[in-house]
Amino acid sequence: MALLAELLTTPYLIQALCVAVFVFFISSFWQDLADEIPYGRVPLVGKKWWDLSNKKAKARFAEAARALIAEGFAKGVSVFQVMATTRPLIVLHPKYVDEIKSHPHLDFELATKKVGYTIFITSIAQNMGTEHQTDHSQNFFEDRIAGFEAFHPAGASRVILDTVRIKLTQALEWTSYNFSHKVPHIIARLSTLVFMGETVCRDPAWLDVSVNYTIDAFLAARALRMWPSVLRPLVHWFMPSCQKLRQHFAVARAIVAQEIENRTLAKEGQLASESAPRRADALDWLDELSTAYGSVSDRPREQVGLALAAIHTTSNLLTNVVYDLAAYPEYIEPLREEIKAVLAEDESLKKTSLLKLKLMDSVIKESQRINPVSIVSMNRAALAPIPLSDGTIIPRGATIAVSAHINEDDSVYPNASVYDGFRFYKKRQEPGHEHRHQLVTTTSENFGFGHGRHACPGRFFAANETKILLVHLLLKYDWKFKSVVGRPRNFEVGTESIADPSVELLFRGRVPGVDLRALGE
Ligand code: HEM
Repeated sequence: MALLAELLTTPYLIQALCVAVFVFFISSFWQDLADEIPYGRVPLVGKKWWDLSNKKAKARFAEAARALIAEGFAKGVSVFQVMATTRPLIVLHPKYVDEIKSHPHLDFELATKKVGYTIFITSIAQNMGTEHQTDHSQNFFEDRIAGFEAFHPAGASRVILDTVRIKLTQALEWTSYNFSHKVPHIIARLSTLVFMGETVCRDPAWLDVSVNYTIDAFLAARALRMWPSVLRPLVHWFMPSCQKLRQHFAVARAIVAQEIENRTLAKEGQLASESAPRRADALDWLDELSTAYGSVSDRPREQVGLALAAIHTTSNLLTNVVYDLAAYPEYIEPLREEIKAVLAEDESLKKTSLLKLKLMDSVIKESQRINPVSIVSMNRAALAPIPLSDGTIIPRGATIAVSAHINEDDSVYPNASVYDGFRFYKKRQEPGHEHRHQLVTTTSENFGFGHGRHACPGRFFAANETKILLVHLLLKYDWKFKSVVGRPRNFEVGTESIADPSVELLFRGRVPGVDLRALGE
């Protein structure tokens, strides 16, 4: 005590503290600067040697990443770097996919952290409570959210019907509709049915969080980037964008806590349970997972994490398919005929029925090939120097991604620039290729869902959800563009590719031509 009192009175303490804070600030600023320094031995594209700062190069990346990547490969190199949103990104040619797909020193989680400042904006794995447990999360998704069961019971059909009806028109006259704005709400509702059950999937407050958390998280990350990393732990408390995220979390916490409490009360017989027994959902599965692995997890975070991973990605895929079918309506009748044939054979829409919708599978995959969610995939951070087979070394700490321009390669996809809804359908007819060209199959030539160790575990679910909605849309509606001619170009920000949100479609109800009881009506 006496020593402490003496220390507190000495003038050197203040000086020492000032020096420590100064050194801390300088080293942190230095770290920020160092993070932005391009790697010495990797060709740099998009930054002129006389540019002192990275500002212009970053702006170019945000506006024209596709052109920048094409410029890199046009130089005849297979590995180069561009100045991406936050730091240099090493872009690899797709020929390296098999070398890196499951490399133990290439980390997915760290890559998302490095680009997203997820320390204040929770990342998928943090949310899922599965950080450093990728294999467990893969098992969780593959075993449990395999994609259909929770859609199956009558209750679920009701939700699907309500959702499609409420959100789209019932009018038989053409009605103008901005599909891309509405679709996240449709997907949020259906996904929540599988993630948290019937009650929460109807809760507008939860649906608002599910849809808007992702958008607000991206805005907050962008705003946070304006600050040096050392100040972020402080400034985020005062930034409106980060405050908004905390509000989302407060709402999420309250809703999830209430649902957990209701379930506990129902189990103890203190709450009148619903007439039909409740089906297990992701809330139950994640409970089991943490019991099995003895981990403590944060349910609201996990649920927000699921929404983050699932909703806008699936919405974007479905919107792309809807735009493609408006642009190439010749696929619509064959798709309807396929649905009718499968329903006639199966009498109702079963999980196995979805597997039989092979033309639909091919159409969705073709939409994803031409407009993947990102023009690069397999974002990873190198935990150690990674030597590639041709002698190139990925430096330790670097973030990398594989260019998805293979999707446009005529030698892999003949007439690659042409939308061919039958492309993968035909490939699947070739002996031995039945599974290789399925929507959910990832390969070194087709990695819209990533590939290898971190390939999207939610793809089975996303594929089934997209197919179920397309069955309803195709049977019950006609649609066309209101004023666009041809296929509206996707909107690209950096490497992200988003179906043009300004497109208006015209929808009108149609006579389905099948007995809708097959869909649970
Ligand atoms: C069309 C919809 C979707 C697309 C295009 C998509 C795409 C992707 C991609 C490209 C990755 C990174 C893969 C890699 O780097 O190798 C990924 C990872 C992931 N996705 Fe999806 N995704 C979709 C839907 C979903 C859904 C519905 C869920 C949840 C139910 C989900 C959960 C995840 C998770 C948890 C990861 C991280 C995997 C890991 O840490 O290893 N995704 N997704």
